Amino acid sequence: MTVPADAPILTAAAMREAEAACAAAGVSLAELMERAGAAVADIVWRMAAGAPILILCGPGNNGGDGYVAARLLRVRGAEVRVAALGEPKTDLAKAARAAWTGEVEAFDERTAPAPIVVDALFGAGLSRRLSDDLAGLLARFAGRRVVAVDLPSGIESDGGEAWMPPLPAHVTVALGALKPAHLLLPTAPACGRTLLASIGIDAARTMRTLPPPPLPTGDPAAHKYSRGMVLVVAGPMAGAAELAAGAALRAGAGYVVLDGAGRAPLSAVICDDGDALAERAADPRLGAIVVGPGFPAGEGLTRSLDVALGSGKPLVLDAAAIAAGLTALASGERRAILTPHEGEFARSFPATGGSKIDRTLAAARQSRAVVVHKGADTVIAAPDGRVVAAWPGCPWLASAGTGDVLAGACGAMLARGGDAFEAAVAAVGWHIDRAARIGPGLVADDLIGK
Ligand SMILES: NC(=O)C1=CN([C@@H]2O[C@H](COP(=O)(O)OP(=O)(O)OC[C@H]3O[C@@H](n4cnc5c(N)ncnc54)[C@H](O)[C@@H]3O)[C@@H](O)[C@H]2O)[C@@H](O)CC1
Ligand SMILES: [K+]
Repeated sequence: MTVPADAPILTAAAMREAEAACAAAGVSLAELMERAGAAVADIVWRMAAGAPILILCGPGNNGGDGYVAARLLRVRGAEVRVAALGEPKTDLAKAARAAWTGEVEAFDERTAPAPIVVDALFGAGLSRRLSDDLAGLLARFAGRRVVAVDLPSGIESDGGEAWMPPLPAHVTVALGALKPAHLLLPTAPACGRTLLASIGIDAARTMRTLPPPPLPTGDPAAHKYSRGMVLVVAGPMAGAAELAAGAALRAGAGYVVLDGAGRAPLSAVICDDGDALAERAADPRLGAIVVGPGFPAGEGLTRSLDVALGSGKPLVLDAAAIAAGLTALASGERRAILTPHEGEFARSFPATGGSKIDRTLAAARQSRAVVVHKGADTVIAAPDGRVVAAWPGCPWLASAGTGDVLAGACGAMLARGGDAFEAAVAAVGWHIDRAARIGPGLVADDLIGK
């Protein structure tokens, strides 16, 4: 399962706007459909490598793309059949159907399979769950090589509904931009490998997929404080803060202090016994404070958090510190990153609804902080509306302590100065990249090892 890096993501409504802007700029919708069909035909041609192809066409423009692809594949000499769910309903799809000179079979229980099945039944226009009958018809083709046009049919484009497609795809050709459903659970795995055919749509980049990790560049003039100084506040479960402190160093901080009964995870981490928190937090060289790893709610957390909030320094809040710090964050302006997993998110932002992207954006606006909503489908959102979706992450990160490592990495990136959203994006990218290099058997400690 892969998605293109740094690619635009559009909701169905934003897609319609982009499409209209394209039309206003002189590129007709028919031309867009021709380009979409051509992109699908190209991919299917290579995947089929001479094997017979069955294209399933729906009543809307998704079906229109299917008819265009069928025509272009036949011109190339491919063996193509088309099966349709009735006659096309949109003008564009009618025109695409008319240009296909081959036979159109009815799509029903008698439709014979082919080694390659192209699913052009429904895309962004799906408005309700597929009927059981239709789901049954599609499920008959499980086990074939399936290419989905725009989305596997049955998936709701914006990711707000957890409808699963009856026929998951091996390859999904996203048209114009990626859609939230390609990047969010539970639907993302059903898209298989998602490829983007940009077809000339000028998509806004406010929402995008995770960029590739930047190449490491050392500043020859840097010193340890200019690289970023991070203070990690330990709670009763000091191991979590130790992981965060080690991660801050490995992610590029120049100087890391672990405050409160901890053991240095690396010799280069400076350990304090906890009496000097206020003094450390006031250090003008300090670039970020991390509070929350291994620190359950209670008096101790409240005291430490008050010091951190009172310092005015950029903050990374994790675990119980998120809910505890929300009111203070929302009433001021500061660079801050919150790193909740789903349970912490639900407790801190119970009133949010919609897709994970919608909910994370609402949480960022409410808290006036960057929110890294963790999971296999991590979503990062900023109060100004920017979003990065980090699917598919790295499966080896699903183990204890990796969240503490991410909090430390956020601290390192934030302490460098600059935009908190870009810092969070860099930290998530670092985390996934490092995990992928280690691979199977990863434990959180490995992420801060050599
Ligand atoms: N947005 C763009 O820039 C472009 C979009 N194109 C294609 O257009 C698609 C969107 O087309 P449409 O808006 O026509 O929508 P779709 O083709 O996805 O589906 C709409 C049709 O399906 C019916 N329908 C919806 N849910 C149903 C259900 N559960 N059961 C049975 N019927 C159902 C609707 O009544 C309507 O007739 C995209 O996914 C893409 O494939 C491309 O042609 C190229 C450009
Ligand atoms: K489809």
